[in-house]
Amino acid sequence: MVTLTLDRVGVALGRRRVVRDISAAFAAGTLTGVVGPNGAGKSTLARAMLALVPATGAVRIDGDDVAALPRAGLARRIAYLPQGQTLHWPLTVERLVGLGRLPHLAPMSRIADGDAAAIERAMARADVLDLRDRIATELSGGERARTLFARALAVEAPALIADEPLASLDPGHQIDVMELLRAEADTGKLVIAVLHDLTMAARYCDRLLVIDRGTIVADGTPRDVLTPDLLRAVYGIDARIETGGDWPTVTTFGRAQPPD
Ligand SMILES: Nc1ncnc2c1ncn2[C@@H]1O[C@H](COP(=O)(O)OP(=O)(O)OP(=O)(O)O)[C@@H](O)[C@H]1O
Repeated sequence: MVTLTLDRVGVALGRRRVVRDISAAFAAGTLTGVVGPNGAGKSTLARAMLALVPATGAVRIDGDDVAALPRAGLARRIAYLPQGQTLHWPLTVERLVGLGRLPHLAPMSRIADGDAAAIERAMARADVLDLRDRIATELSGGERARTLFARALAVEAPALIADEPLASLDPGHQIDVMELLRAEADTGKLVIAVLHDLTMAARYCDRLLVIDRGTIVADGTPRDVLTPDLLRAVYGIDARIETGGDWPTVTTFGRAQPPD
């Protein structure tokens, strides 16, 4: 069973310390939502988990330092859906999703039957089978987001880090993607998703990690973590959290008023 551990991870970008001294452990079979305000350091933390930015401290997958692993080897172990990726090449959706199999291929080798099956599975799960022959650069924002999600699924890695996978998606496809992330975790994968929709995060995640100014300010189940006080302190908003239903729901009223 895959594990991911962060040991005092810090990241400086330019002169700014964007991630500060973060330690946490993530287990197989769990869906963790990483939430927090714009600029808090969520994406940078996700990138540090994939050794995509120089970091202090250590990130380990199954005990192996991610910074020391060969790139393809790490890519087979952690699939990554980056935030707001732009597409440059006019590939078909099927070819683009197929890029998710690259970490599995030897140099100059061709896609094998097993890879083709993984690509079909990923396209079906991300609901892009109908788009397979479309040119990816000509898709709508939501279609493109689902295609890129399919590419990450096609890796079939034991861990998945998705950075704002709901961006650009309509409400139905948001639910589809959250159900997929949940299903990935339920089949034993380690899943981490950077999310902004707190009710979606509360509904589907086992655990929420709240990041503010580069540090963890809360870590626990959605019911434990989401409180009006926390939302006021972290987001500067007044909100009500209903906890009577199957999952907590967050209603935002407006910007928090400063105390008299
Ligand atoms: N290359 C860079 N050089 C300097 N600062 C950077 C660089 N990239 C990002 N930052 C800063 O680091 C901070 C954290 O950025 P990051 O993208 O990790 O935040 P985030 O929590 O994912 O935000 P959002 O919710 O807006 O996506 C921000 O203040 C951002 O401006």
